[in-house]
Amino acid sequence: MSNTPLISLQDASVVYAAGQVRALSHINLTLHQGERLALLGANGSGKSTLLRALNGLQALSQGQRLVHALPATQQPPVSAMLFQKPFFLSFSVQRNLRLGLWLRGVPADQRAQRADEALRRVGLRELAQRPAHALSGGQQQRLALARAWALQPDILFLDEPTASLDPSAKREVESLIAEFGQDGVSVVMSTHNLGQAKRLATQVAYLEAGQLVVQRPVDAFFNDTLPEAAAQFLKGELPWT
Ligand SMILES: Nc1ncnc2c1ncn2[C@@H]1O[C@H](COP(=O)(O)OP(=O)(O)OP(=O)(O)O)[C@@H](O)[C@H]1O
Repeated sequence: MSNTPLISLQDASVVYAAGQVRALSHINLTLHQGERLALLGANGSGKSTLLRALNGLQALSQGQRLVHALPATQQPPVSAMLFQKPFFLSFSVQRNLRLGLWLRGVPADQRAQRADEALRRVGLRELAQRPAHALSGGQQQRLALARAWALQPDILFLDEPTASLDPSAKREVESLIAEFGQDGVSVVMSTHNLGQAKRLATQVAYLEAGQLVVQRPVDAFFNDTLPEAAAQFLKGELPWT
């Protein structure tokens, strides 16, 4: 892990419904290179909004989002995002992957090889010609990870990536996310699963009603004394699975 910042939010707030809903309130947060940040909090606490704000998909109502250049390339970090339910077009697995690369401007002569390599990486090479919609939920999430991996991202954003998967598919997807991390990809993920945060994250942030209550390294988050709201949340979410 490094101290190199990739993305920062400064005093960031987001309101919806013409100001009726305050989803994020004065957030200060920096994602560093190599960090894996888990966002925890109850339903409606603002995790998805924060994820999208960090990724630049959600405009801020107040405050700033800063994107820092990577020291090695002086380019902004490349990001990819995964949702709870991935979206694919009615094409084959392989064509969906190549399309994803085309959309992100990857040159034509690199698409086939990158798609092939990504499918191998997630164990879906044999299913390359199958319609993407015919895959199981777990396979679709692995395909979504392949699509992300093929982009060679610096940051992977994950919005409850295993929420709709059975335990065995969840394990498979988790181990692929862990591999991203081992490759040095920074990760931001929202999850309701404390065990998953413990297994995958290096940092944990707890949100309540749009406020960032506490952010700690993963060991400190789960072992040290936390602000009351976060401690109550942890107690309420047991047992961890
Ligand atoms: N497009 C929208 N319009 C109005 N309100 C919204 C919109 N999106 C989210 N909200 C509200 O903003 C707040 C934060 O929502 P968000 O989805 O970020 O929370 P979350 O922690 O990800 O929730 P969950 O765990 O249920 O997915 C909630 O009160 C939600 O109802």
